[in-house]
Amino acid sequence: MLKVERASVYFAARDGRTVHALDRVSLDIPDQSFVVALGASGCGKSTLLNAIAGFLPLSEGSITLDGRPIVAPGADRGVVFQKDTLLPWKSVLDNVALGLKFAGVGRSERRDRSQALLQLVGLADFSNAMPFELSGGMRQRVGIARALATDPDILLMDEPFGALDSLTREQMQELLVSVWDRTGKRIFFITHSIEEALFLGTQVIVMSPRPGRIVARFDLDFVKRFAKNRDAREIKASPEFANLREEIRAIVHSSEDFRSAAE
Ligand SMILES: Nc1ncnc2c1ncn2[C@@H]1O[C@H](COP(=O)(O)OP(=O)(O)OP(=O)(O)O)[C@@H](O)[C@H]1O
Repeated sequence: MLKVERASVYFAARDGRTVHALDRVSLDIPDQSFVVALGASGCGKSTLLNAIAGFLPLSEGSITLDGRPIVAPGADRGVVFQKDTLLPWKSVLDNVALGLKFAGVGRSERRDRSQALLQLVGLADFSNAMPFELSGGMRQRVGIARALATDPDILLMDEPFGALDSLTREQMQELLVSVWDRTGKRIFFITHSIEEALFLGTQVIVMSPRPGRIVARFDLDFVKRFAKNRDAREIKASPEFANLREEIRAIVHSSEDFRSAAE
C-alpha cells in the first residue's frame, strides 16, 4: 500500500505570500490500483505527485510505501512526465536501460530486460532508433518502458499524454491499460481530462485549488471492463460513463466558481 496521510505543502511565493499547495490530503493507493488525480490547474496535483516521488518534502503529514517512509527519490518509484526526458544522444534501448545501468545491472541482462519492455510497449523493432526518429506517442512509450525498467512498486505519471493529439492520446490510454493489466503495477496518474480519468481510473480523486484538497472520490470499473473486452467505444458511449462525466464536470466547475468568487 502507498499511503498519503494528512499531507500538506506550503510554498513561499515570490511576493512573500505563502501558497498552500496541498491541504491535509489523505490517499491510499493499494496494490494493482490505478488512481487518477483530476482537477483544474493549480490544485496541487503535481505537488502531490512530486511529494510521492520524493522530489519535494511535505510541510506536514507523511507518505509511506509498503510501510517505508518516503523521504527521497528511489528506484521503487518510476516517473513519467508530460515532456519526455529521453537522452537525445542515446538509442531507444540505451535510454530504457539507463536506470538499470545506474543500479549496476550487467550489460546483457540490461539488454534483455529493456528489449522485453520495448516489446511490452509495442516498440520491439525500434530498439536501435534514436529519440529524434520517434513520434511524440512513441517517445512516451519509451518513457513508460524506462520507468518500468527498475521494476518499481508504483508508476507515477504527470499528465503523460497531455501534449499528444487526441487520436494518439486514445491509443496511448489503451496501451497503458494493457501495460497495467499485464504488469499488475499500481499507477498514480494526473490529468486535466475528465474522460481520460474516467476511462483509466479504478479510483478517481477530484481536487480543487487554494488550498489543494480532495473534494470527491469515485471507485470505478471502466478500466477493468476495457482490459477484458477491449471495446473503448462501447464503454465511452455507455450512459453510465456519460452520467459520471457530467457529475464530475459539475464538481470541477463548482470548485472553479468557488475559486473565482473568492478572488
Ligand atoms: N515551487 C513552487 N513555489 C511556489 N509556488 C508553487 C511551487 N510549485 C507549485 N506552486 C503553487 O502551488 C499550487 C499548486 O501547484 P501544482 O503545480 O501542484 O498544481 P497542478 O494541479 O499540478 O497544476 P497544473 O495542472 O497546472 O500542473 C499552485 O498555486 C502553484 O502556483
